[in-house]
Amino acid sequence: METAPRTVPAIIVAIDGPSGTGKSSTSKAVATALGLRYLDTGAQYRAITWWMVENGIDTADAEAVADAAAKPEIVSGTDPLAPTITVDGIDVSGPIRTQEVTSKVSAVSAVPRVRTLITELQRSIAAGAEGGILVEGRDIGTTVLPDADLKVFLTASPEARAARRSGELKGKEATDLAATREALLRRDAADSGRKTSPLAKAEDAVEVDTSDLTLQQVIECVVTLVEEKRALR
Ligand SMILES: Nc1ncnc2c1ncn2[C@@H]1O[C@H](COP(=O)(O)OP(=O)(O)O)[C@@H](O)[C@H]1O
Ligand SMILES: Nc1ccn([C@H]2C[C@H](O)[C@@H](COP(=O)(O)OP(=O)(O)O)O2)c(=O)n1
Repeated sequence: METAPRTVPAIIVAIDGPSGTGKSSTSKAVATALGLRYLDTGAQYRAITWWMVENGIDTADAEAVADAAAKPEIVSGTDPLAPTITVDGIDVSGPIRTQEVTSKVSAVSAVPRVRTLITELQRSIAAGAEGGILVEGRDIGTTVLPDADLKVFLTASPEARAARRSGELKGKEATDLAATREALLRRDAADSGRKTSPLAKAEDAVEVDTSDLTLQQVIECVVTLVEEKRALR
């Protein structure tokens, strides 16, 4: 009698944490190394924020944001070597990184209707990722994918995070370290303090403090955690 080939179910990995802890860099490298798809959920919240700004919606007006939230069509490409993000067919990977969008994204992403719509989108992308997926954000382990096979929560000191972010902005926009640190802490407070699905560590997440680790060390740590989970399946 022939036995059916053993199929290993797709692994789902959630990586959460505040800004500058290394989520995107780590997630892309880990997903590439392990053949997983990759979803940057922060880019989706940035994309809807970009659309609100483009269309003259007052991002401080939660009702106006909620009323318009279903209008833009956000599409995320999940190849970790070349992730993409479009709004109504327009490539917004550059425009979603401006300081204007960064300063408004916390207000837009605190609107419950926005979170419901984007969470649905994230779940459908994860469900369609046949070979498994690594999803990074703020509420993936707690709300979007509470049954993820592995949850990682990255942290780092505000000093380390501000230095990393400042290094990135050099030559583009303001590079003042103290201002970067303040903006980052303000966004942390808004993201952690909102009512709907705030930035939080899931109880069963593995916490990794990246302050004194190189990016390579963080990648190796997460690859090992995923491989350990896979070995148990
Ligand atoms: N462990 C680390 N040590 C030094 N720099 C890092 C480390 N992790 C990430 N970086 C750098 O910090 C910046 C922010 O990293 P990123 O992955 O975008 O963080 P996040 O997605 O959590 O905001 C990037 O320039 C990245 O190269
Ligand atoms: N799952 C998520 C991901 C991001 N957000 C919101 C809150 C964050 O400040 C913004 C931008 O996220 P993003 O990951 O791009 O931010 P950084 O690259 O870490 O600076 O989106 C969220 O509310 N929920």
